[in-house]
Amino acid sequence: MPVVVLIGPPGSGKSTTGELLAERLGVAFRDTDADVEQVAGKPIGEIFFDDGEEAFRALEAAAVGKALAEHEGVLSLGGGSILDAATRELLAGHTVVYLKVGLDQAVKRVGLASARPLLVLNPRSQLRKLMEERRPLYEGLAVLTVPTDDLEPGEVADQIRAELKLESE
Ligand SMILES: Nc1ncnc2c1ncn2[C@@H]1O[C@H](COP(=O)(O)OP(=O)(O)O)[C@@H](O)[C@H]1O
Ligand SMILES: O=C(O)C1=C[C@@H](OP(=O)(O)O)[C@@H](O)[C@H](O)C1
Ligand SMILES: [Mg+2]
Repeated sequence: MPVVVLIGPPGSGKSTTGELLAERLGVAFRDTDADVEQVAGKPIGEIFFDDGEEAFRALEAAAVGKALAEHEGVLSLGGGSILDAATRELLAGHTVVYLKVGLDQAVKRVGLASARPLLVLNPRSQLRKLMEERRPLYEGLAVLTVPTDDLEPGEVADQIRAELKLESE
């Protein structure tokens, strides 16, 4: 079972913070977006473009199920993976940490990162909509919520370690 599972909207820092946290804990890091890309043999942008969002979500649900079953380190999910009801059920009993981010910060951060197909057009209004829709789901799943707006990724990782009393391996 993963030590920690990170959830939250795009730009909350799941991938960046997750990798740092894993490094500090001395455990492996895994990101379900990377797993999906590996299974599909192409980047997420191409999966959305060629096959559509529904196909991406099916690959994502399978990747999350597999990673929850076999990964022992830090696991970062794609921001939309919690839209799937079966995935939410699987997450019960896991140490789920919600990285919270405000709209302004999220817009800034995704603007710096590589393209996310859902946010190519009007990133601000897309992000606002998906954050509003998903907030109750993120909140309902989390055993710990970390507001990240005023923290560097390393500080977020340290806060998770401290709050969950995680020891390095
Ligand atoms: N706490 C933070 N403070 C500032 N920038 C951050 C923070 N967390 C992540 N970032 C930056 O925001 C962008 C998106 O981060 P990423 O880890 O890919 O988020 P997610 O996986 O949640 O979508 C990256 O450029 C990353 O360096
Ligand atoms: O929120 C979403 O629906 C998505 C978030 C992305 O991952 P990040 O949350 O790591 O950006 C990626 O899975 C895909 O572009 C869809
Ligand atoms: Mg990510």
